[in-house]
Amino acid sequence: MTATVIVGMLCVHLLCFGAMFWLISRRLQGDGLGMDMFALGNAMLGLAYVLQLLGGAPGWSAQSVLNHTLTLCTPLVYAVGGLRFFGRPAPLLRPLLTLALVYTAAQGLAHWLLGPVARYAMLALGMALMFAAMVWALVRVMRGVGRDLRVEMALFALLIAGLGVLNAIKFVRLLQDGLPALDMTLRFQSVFYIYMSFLATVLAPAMIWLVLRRLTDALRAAAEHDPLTQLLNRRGLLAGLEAHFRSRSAGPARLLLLDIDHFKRINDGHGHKAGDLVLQRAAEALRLALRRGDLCSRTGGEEFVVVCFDASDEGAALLAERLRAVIERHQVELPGAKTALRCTVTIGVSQPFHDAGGFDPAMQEADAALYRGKAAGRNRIEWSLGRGGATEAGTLQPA
Ligand SMILES: Nc1nc2c(ncn2[C@@H]2O[C@H](COP(=O)(O)OP(=O)(O)OP(=O)(O)O)[C@@H](O)[C@H]2O)c(=O)[nH]1
Repeated sequence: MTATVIVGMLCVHLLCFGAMFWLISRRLQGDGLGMDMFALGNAMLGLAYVLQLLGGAPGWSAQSVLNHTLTLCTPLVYAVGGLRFFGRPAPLLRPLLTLALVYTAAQGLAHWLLGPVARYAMLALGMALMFAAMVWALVRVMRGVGRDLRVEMALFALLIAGLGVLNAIKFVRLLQDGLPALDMTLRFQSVFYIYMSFLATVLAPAMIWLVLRRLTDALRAAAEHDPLTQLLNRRGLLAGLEAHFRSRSAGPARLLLLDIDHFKRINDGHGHKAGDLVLQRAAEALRLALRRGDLCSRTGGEEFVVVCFDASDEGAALLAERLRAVIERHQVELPGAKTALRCTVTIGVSQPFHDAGGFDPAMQEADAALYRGKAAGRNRIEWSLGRGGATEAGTLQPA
């Protein structure tokens, strides 16, 4: 009786959370982070348990065959959902139909050749193997695409491993005791379904938590990046600066303000789209030319801000010259145009600063230096006053 009530509650639980997953997947764009698959998996498992409740005593019947096929196919659907959650495209229909047909045929064969117990034992063994494969996949995910969700993946692996062990025990009990092992009044059956119910209670909110984490991470990334170049925006730059200065051993930072020369002419001569392309290519070139750990951002229009950490005067001068030269050498191929576009930048360099509060004054210093660089002819590096003089294109003059 207890096990039957638990199975009933389990059905309600699976179907309600299935409906919630489906609603969530409808609100999400793209493949809905795999939530539609989790909805389908829950619906299939819920239906399988409804069939079990309606089916009565264990034995051969169309309901029971469908129940077993649905149950065995569910881990596959969840696995496809998991892959889609991590952005891996995974087909569903063909593998699912193949598995369903093959397993239905296998049930007929097992029943016909080995008797009714074989069909139930086959399901228990099949489920144990499926769950073992899921645990193995989750461990791989923890080391790869799901590194940021290591704790959650470990919890999932542990819970699913428990289900695998219970199915393996069920398999052994079926071989030993035959169909009486499935008697719902047995203690093992109660434990089995209480564990299933516990899983359905824990895993469903955990799934919603994973989706929430993914969405909030994506929101934060969008709020801190420039959509055109994918570089940091001002907010992202400030967050990076604060993170750097939180470390006790943080060294001083220096700010380089880069402005593309005569950018308006590019827009006017080749169109706004060409201007956008130039900005994107310049961003790529800057990103590749920077040291790991330095920050690069587009703070507006054709202006980029680079923050380098722990740079001596000499190091900052070398970096500024490298960035200037990289842009000067860079060629941007425009679709349909015979000749590639080239551009140059003028760079204003600030004095070193030692905390995030130094950002605004550094910006003003670099801006004033940049202004002088523009007035002096462009394509050059200008230091904040008190540091050094202007650097003509291609020459170095550290402070
Ligand atoms: N394509 C494109 N153009 C932009 C974007 N943001 C700003 N601009 C344009 O960038 C141009 C900036 O022009 P100005 O401020 O006169 O500067 P400039 O022509 O580069 O001249 P100097 O800086 O003095 O060398 C303007 O025409 C803006 O419309 C953008 O996201 N995409």
